[in-house]
Amino acid sequence: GAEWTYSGPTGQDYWSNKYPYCAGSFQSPIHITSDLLRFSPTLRPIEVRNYKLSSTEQLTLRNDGHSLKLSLPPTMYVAGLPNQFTAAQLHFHWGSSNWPTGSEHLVDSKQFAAELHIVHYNSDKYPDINTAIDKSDGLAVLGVLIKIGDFNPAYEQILRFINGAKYKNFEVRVPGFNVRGLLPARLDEYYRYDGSLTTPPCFPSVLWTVFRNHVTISHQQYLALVTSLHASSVQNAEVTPLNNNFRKPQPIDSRVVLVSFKE
Ligand SMILES: NS(=O)(=O)c1c(F)c(F)c(S(=O)(=O)CCO)c(N[C@H]2CCc3ccccc32)c1F
Ligand SMILES: [Zn+2]
Repeated sequence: GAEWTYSGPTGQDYWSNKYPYCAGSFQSPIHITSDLLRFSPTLRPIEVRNYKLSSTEQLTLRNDGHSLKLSLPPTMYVAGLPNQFTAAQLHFHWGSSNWPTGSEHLVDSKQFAAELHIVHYNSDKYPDINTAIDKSDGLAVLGVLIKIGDFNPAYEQILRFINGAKYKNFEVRVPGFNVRGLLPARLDEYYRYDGSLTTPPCFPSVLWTVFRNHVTISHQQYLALVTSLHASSVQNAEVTPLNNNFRKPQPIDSRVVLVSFKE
């Protein structure tokens, strides 16, 4: 649709001019602060199924001008949620080389270097993600906070191909790998709240799960993520780096954030 950006005249403060939900309620991301938290004993560990992909599986890594996104096969799903949620794609949000904080969710005033989102749709109720995308029980996104630290071999399975997606609409084939390796070790500790897509059209259709524990990527891996991509197509004369692609925290309104852990 009509292009939107993260800054400038079509930036996030103007999204609602074309996408009214962006000014609505239940928006994401949010600033997760301790005063909002409520322990919920019914929150079971997240169970990911078929996340270990064979290297013969071919995935598409694409720069859509807003993010770097990887297609995922519909054999991957999440169990243990109110319905079965089938994987559609994963993508990233990040900062820039001189502003190494680009996560969307903040936890107790801490903004992380980047954030991974794995987008799933409610396959019990809807035939595909494009049908599910604007339904209140349509989507479930797993969020992983990323810190700069030790090298991460799982993230390298994606980053080693990033130069094939340098310009908007460029895509490159990526062999399957163990997507579980992108997640933290503990899937039983997470924040849970009702929210939205963090990009236009901002539909309030997402059951958010943000894991309590972060993962790390190395400084070199982070630099690859924040310096390799252009938001513009190869024909475009002006050079526009694709970075700082994170939405600011949105009003929490009367929402609470459920947590699956005690202390
Ligand atoms: N942060 S987030 O999880 O809310 C989120 C994004 F931040 C984001 F960038 C995308 S996108 O498709 O890569 C680009 C804009 O749609 C999607 N894509 C979703 C929404 C539209 C769509 C259609 C098919 C598959 C995935 C998605 C998204 F759910
Ligand atoms: Zn996202």
